[in-house]
Amino acid sequence: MTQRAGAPCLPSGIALGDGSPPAPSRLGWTKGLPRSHSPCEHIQSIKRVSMARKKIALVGAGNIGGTLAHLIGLKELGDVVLFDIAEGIPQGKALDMAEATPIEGIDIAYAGTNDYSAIKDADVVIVTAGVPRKPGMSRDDLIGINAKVMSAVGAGIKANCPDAFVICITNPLDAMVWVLREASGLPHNKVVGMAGVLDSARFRYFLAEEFNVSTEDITAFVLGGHGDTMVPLTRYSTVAGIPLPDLVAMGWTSQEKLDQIVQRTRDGGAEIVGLLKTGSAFYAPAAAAVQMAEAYLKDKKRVLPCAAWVEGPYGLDGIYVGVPVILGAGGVEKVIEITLNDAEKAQFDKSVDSVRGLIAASRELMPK
Ligand SMILES: NC(=O)c1ccc[n+]([C@@H]2O[C@H](COP(=O)([O-])OP(=O)(O)OC[C@H]3O[C@@H](n4cnc5c(N)ncnc54)[C@H](O)[C@@H]3O)[C@@H](O)[C@H]2O)c1
Ligand SMILES: O=C(O)C[C@H](O)C(=O)O
Repeated sequence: MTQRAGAPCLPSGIALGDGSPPAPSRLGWTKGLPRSHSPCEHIQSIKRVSMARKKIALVGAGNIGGTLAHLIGLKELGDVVLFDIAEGIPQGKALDMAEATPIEGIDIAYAGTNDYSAIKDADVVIVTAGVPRKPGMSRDDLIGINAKVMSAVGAGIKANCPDAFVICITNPLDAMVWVLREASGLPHNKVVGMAGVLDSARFRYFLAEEFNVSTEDITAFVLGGHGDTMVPLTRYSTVAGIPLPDLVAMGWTSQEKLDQIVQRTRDGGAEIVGLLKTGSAFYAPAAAAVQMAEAYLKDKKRVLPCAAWVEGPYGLDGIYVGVPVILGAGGVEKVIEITLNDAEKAQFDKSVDSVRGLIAASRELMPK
């Protein structure tokens, strides 16, 4: 179906009636063409495409993809291309958001597409393509569908933007990052998974509620795989620098209450799925991925928990799992190895084993 925004556009590569070739643009369409020559079969675009701005491709234009596009726009991080296999959805969301730009005073371009060529030369790709879970399902139940989706998305990235920084969100997270990296062939430091920032934010929020203090003053750490075995680390989580075990000793909370908060953090995704019934969380996941993208685009050197490739640290011989890393213009610039006590190490190892099993299962599902 042909859909168009205010500015005339044409998918790049299609010649004009007068025979002159269209000027290519980074978002995959051409500007300045008369309406009658502008079929825009795949791509919904708006005017003011810029070579100076960063290009951010969102593969998957569902709940998280749409929220990502909105947040990225509000922060003016770059021009946004929404890609999805569902026809009309990325185009419609892109046009809707483009129409909000005059109100918000935002100078970025939005495009929606069903054509991988539109993600060409993207600086950042955030992947949410696939299916979310429903009540009663575990994230691991999504592996059969989502591993195949990640294989296709990885091929699309390889063909169109092999220099991009790629953030995977699709579940089961750690294994899907692995599939995406394998299928795209990108360097390991340029492919990461978003989970730790979200899990830590949930932990921080629950702690702020318990202590009745600002979320800003709480730091929290969640390591391991993004599943039921994730490891919220109380020793490394603080209120204004005071570790949680000290706060228990100070009588701010009880060990029992802290244990409940840790468990609620582990169950944070399922709690939202149980409430929504038809899908999973999307506001906080999108905010978390935007924080990671911003760290890369602005070379912020943020220290964030991410599903990163770990080879050496923690005694691991090459696996994607949640660990603290430094994120900057080099992608994952360093994996930070923190000291774990015996109990924490046992939990982390259990989580790593669970991820290993999912990666082995994913390997079988990838096209040979
Ligand atoms: N890592 C995390 O912390 C975290 C948090 C929340 C959700 N998730 C996961 O993120 C994924 C997306 O969640 P959502 O709420 O946005 O789901 P959604 O159903 O709203 O959106 C997914 C989109 O992917 C599209 N899609 C399916 N197959 C595709 C393909 N081959 N190529 C391109 N697009 C394709 C669908 O058409 C849909 O629009 C799910 O797997 C969910 O479990 C992960
Ligand atoms: O729980 C889910 O299925 C989605 C996501 O992993 C989350 O933690 O919100």
